Amino acid sequence: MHGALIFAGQLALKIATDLEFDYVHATRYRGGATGGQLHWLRAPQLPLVGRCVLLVDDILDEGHTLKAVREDCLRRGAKQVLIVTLCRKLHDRLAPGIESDFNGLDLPDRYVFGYGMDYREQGRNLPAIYALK
Ligand SMILES: O=P(O)(O)OC[C@H]1O[C@H](OP(=O)(O)OP(=O)(O)O)[C@H](O)[C@@H]1O
Repeated sequence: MHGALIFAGQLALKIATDLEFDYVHATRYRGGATGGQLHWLRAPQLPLVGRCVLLVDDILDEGHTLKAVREDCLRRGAKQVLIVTLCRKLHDRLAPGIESDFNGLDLPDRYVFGYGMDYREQGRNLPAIYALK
């Protein structure tokens, strides 16, 4: 979820209502190209009971990360969890029961980096999205 940093900051500037920031860090790629088990590095710190949560991430790929984070928010008592992603990959490996409520771009099934997303922890600061050959 490091990857959400740039998008989340830019999105926040467009939201006119009051909001509070929090972040979680759950990673299953850990700088690699293929996903594995989800590692929780930071849980949410704000109380979520009865609250509407806008869960912002850079990419919905196989969906395991956002599914687990959404379930965690609901377990903590969130009233509603909406998912917003900068991009999502089009393929048939999406975990059941997860989708973006709001999404910017649909991408082909390629390894992508830039605009927050990494290739071996590099390239997050590139100002556009690129795909490996
Ligand atoms: O839909 P999925 O297949 O679960 O993959 C999407 C997730 O993978 C990336 O995180 P990553 O595990 O690379 O952590 P990082 O952003 O901290 O590097 C990305 O930021 C999403 O959170």
